[in-house]
Amino acid sequence: MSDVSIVLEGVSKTFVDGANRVHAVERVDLAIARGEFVALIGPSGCGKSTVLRMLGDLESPSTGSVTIDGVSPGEIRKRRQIGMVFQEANLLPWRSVYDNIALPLEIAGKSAVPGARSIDDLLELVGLKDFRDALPWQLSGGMRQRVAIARALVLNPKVLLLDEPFGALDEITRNRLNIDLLKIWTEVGITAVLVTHSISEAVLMSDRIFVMSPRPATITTTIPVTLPRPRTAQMQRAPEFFDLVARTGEALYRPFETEAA
Ligand SMILES: Nc1ncnc2c1ncn2[C@@H]1O[C@H](COP(=O)(O)OP(=O)(O)OP(=O)(O)O)[C@@H](O)[C@H]1O
Repeated sequence: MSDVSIVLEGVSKTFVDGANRVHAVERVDLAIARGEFVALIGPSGCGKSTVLRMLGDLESPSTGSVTIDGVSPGEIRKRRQIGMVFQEANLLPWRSVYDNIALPLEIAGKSAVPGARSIDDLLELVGLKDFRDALPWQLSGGMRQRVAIARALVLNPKVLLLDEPFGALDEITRNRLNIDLLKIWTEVGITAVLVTHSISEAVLMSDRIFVMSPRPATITTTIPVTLPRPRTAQMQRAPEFFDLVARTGEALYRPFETEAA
């Protein structure tokens, strides 16, 4: 299937540290289409980030297989086709916004990548054209995350992995950035995987939501988000939105309610 980008088959992960074993992920099967935006949501500590880290080749599965465009995450990372954004922007404090975005190019020893946008285009895309020469301390938290997004896109990746990228920001900024991220995603046309704790964020952003169980994480429910695109902030007040939030919440809280019953 040529329109499939990411495939996980029977993926489990157990961390072993001496006598300690943490069974984090249990038999996850997933297929994500090229250009799709999906969210992984689950209780704290269930293993969401571990799944994302396996996609980014920062961890490897104990069993099962992960492929991106038919090859391993390691191969995709070697080709520098994965962009990642974390909760912390991790910018180099002595480098300007422009130079922070340029860093992956420098590390790759390239001045440009075929098909990639120029840094000036990326600055425009993330709304930081006027902050090209600013240093990280001169930016708000939201602006720093915008830089991190531009930096993640500078090598023209095939996949964008987002681990709670706006989790440390206030709700108004987060909402604004989410809408802007959707515009960027639409314009770039990239496959995006978002790890989030926020049900409403998952609904606002995604084509599909994968609800995960408490650890060891497995996917208990897949919720297709039928809201039209482009998504807007106003949609968050529509009955369909509330309905999707309720359905996702029900799937998320079900294991705890069963436990308490
Ligand atoms: N490198 C590691 N070594 C040992 N245990 C680990 C490692 N990385 C993660 N874990 C454990 O695996 C489990 C899942 O962690 P993970 O970070 O994937 O959860 P999460 O769902 O993303 O959590 P949160 O929502 O709180 O960020 C946790 O119990 C964590 O302590």
